[in-house]
Amino acid sequence: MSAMPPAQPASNPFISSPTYLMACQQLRQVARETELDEGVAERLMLPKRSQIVSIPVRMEDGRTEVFVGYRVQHSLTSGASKGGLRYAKNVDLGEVAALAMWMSWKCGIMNLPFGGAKGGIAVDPAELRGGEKERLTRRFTDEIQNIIGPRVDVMAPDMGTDEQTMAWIYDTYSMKVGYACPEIVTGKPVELGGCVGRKEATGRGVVYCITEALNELRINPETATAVVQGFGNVGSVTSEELVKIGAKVIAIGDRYGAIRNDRGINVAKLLAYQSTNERKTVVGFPEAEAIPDAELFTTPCTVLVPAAMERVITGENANKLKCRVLAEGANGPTDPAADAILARSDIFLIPDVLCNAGGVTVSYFEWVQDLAQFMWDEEEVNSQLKKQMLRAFTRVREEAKKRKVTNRTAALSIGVQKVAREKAKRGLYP
Ligand SMILES: NC(=O)C1=CN([C@@H]2O[C@H](COP(=O)(O)OP(=O)(O)OC[C@H]3O[C@@H](n4cnc5c(N)ncnc54)[C@H](OP(=O)(O)O)[C@@H]3O)[C@@H](O)[C@H]2O)C=CC1
Ligand SMILES: O=C(O)CCC(=O)C(=O)O
Repeated sequence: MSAMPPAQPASNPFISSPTYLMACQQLRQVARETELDEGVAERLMLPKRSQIVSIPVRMEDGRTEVFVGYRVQHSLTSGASKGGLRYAKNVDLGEVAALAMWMSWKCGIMNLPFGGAKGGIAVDPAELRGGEKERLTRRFTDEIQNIIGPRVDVMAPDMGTDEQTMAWIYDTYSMKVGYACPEIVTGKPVELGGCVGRKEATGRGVVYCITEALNELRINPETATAVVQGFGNVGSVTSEELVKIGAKVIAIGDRYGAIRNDRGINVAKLLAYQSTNERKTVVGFPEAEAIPDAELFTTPCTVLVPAAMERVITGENANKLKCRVLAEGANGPTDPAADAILARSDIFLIPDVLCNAGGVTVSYFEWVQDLAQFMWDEEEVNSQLKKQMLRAFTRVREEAKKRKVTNRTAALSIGVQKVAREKAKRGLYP
């Protein structure tokens, strides 16, 4: 598959991002296969609106540093737009646009009344000191205040952000409007109207999908081994949940390196080790050996879970994977060249827009609870999450079998078609 940009590339400000091109390429393929109206497909390549802001921040040493922040709302057709906020050194407009587009398909697959959005600030959060992260977050919230709102666009955590970041956004927004408005963000601390189980929801959803895939392949989870890239929110919870179903996590990596223990890594001990060392890394864990980063993806295992960044499985390494199930905890970890290789292999792919959809699903539960001012207990949250994930998984598998397409094509088709159907019903203005 060659890279296929959307029409009118000259006026497209997202086009320099390979991640955006990848999202467009996926959409083109699905549009062709589902005979989607050309005009609708072109519109869906371009987000509805995007805002770029400069964020001056007073640093701990007294200097003022100016950061660049983005919020991209891909679609508001199905309701408020929804999606995480990412703090990462190299994040740019095109990457955020791609992530926003994927959020639209994800919300479509999960049948949530949201469109897709994403935000980002180009900053390495590990380099922020003292109150810098709080000041950055509050100023960003101020700067995008005109395009967010509980019925307009609702943020949540993503890479480099967490519950505390959401608490600052909630507080900053509430001060502006003059009343407590917890429904402005999801993934907040439970004490501030957050939902029990939201922090764990993405990883739990990943493991519900893995369990279904193993079941279909007739593999007993207790005989399964797993390799996980990323040990942040998604990677660590996925690892813990894998252990709960009886699987053995044999290798884990983060940005500093990777570790391996074929007898199984003690995930609880690794979490304790990670929280106490200065760089908050898995590297140096005494009960595992260091391995080169690239070896993570070539380690023989039952389940491979990329849970860090985009485009790490490519045309270069896809044919070296030695897993039976590839469960995409991260957004966009597999590029189209790798997809073409995987489609010819016997690897069972659980595509990102399905696999990591547990997070936005419980974010939806949180938003509903905040609007209704009636909170659910954890049992209710987890049983609803499981029900929704299994329903979506089954639907994707049925579509894949019926149309003899890959799980990625099936999942994307379901998401894209839902948005397109709603667009068609609402009609074109004027
Ligand atoms: N949080 C959520 O609810 C959801 C997240 N996702 C997706 O999951 C992925 C991970 O997000 P999340 O867990 O929230 O983010 P976190 O910031 O909590 O964790 C990110 C992890 O990725 C690691 N990482 C960063 N850079 C590299 C690198 N160059 N090589 C290897 N590992 C690296 C980080 O390592 P280190 O700590 O050393 O920096 C960290 O372990 C992202 O793609 C995100 O979009 C998808 C759905 C929902
Ligand atoms: O919980 C949310 O609203 C969005 C989570 C997210 O950013 C994602 O699914 O990629």
